[in-house]
Amino acid sequence: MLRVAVPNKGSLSESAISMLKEAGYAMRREPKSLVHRDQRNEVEFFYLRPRDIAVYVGEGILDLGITGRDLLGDSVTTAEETLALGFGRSTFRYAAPAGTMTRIEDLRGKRIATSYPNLVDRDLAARGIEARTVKLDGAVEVSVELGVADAIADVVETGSTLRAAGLETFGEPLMHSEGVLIARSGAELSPAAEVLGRRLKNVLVARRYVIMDYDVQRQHLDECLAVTPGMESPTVSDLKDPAWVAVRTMVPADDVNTVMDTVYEKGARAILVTRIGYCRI
Ligand SMILES: Nc1ncnc2c1ncn2[C@@H]1O[C@H](COP(=O)(O)OP(=O)(O)OP(=O)(O)O)[C@@H](O)[C@H]1O
Ligand SMILES: O=P(O)(O)OC[C@H]1O[C@H](OP(=O)(O)OP(=O)(O)O)[C@H](O)[C@@H]1O
Ligand SMILES: [Mg+2]
Repeated sequence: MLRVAVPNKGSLSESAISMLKEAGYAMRREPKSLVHRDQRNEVEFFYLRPRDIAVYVGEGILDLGITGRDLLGDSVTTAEETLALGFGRSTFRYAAPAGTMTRIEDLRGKRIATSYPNLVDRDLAARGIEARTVKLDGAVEVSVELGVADAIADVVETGSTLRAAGLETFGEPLMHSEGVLIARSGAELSPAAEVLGRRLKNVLVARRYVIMDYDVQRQHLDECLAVTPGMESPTVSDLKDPAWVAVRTMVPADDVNTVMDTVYEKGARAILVTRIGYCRI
């Protein structure tokens, strides 16, 4: 039976669970259960702390897991990202009291509070900067005011926690993070693991794309197809009126209104957009 780790709480948990549900897997019914067996799909789900998930997967105890890219980066295990899942997006950044630091080099010789010491130590080493990381479990933003550190390195989503603590980011982010599917590095995936990966990938496609249908006169077809090239090749069908054709194609959901305006201006009519419920691309 395939064994899969899912975040049991925190920012990634709800989105990971709803994505797996959308992919047809049965999730735990009790909010505190730590294990749930999906008999129909023959998958056993383990609800674990997101930080621990890379350890279980890297050790080969569990086959797949969902965690944060930043947590994977901080772990010292041999697990690797196999699919970016598009939720729980954040950046991982250095910050210090407003006006005190402007460049990452300013961290030289300073104390940096973080819950991600391996990620930070690796970044500093790559830059040739010697500094001391102070490992804290959370509420890292308040550590500078309390005097245990001079700067912090932490997850930034909206930036409101930083601002409330009088801190400002500086330098480029160490990482852009999001929820990711992970597997043991170099492991050969079982057919069931391949299926789970494919299902999640197609949940993303269904969320990110829509189906667009429109009619257009043959003389304007190429112009319209240039704007709606589809994923592989759009379907072009004859209509009863030989001067017209019908086009069916996939369009990124974010662009749908712009694309409709453009093909309309190029002569397309009867433009209809349909959401994708489920798919396998
Ligand atoms: N606003 C956010 N705050 C914290 N983590 C976030 C946020 N948005 C996304 N994440 C991601 O969630 C993961 C951290 O999850 P984790 O459950 O350890 O901490 P948490 O969401 O802060 O929960 P808690 O600290 O309450 O246990 C990281 O991959 C991080 O990038
Ligand atoms: O940029 P923002 O939108 O403000 O979000 C980022 C903050 O949220 C998280 O903290 P969390 O609430 O998980 O508390 P913690 O520090 O105890 O983990 C994270 O560690 C940052 O502090
Ligand atoms: Mg937290």
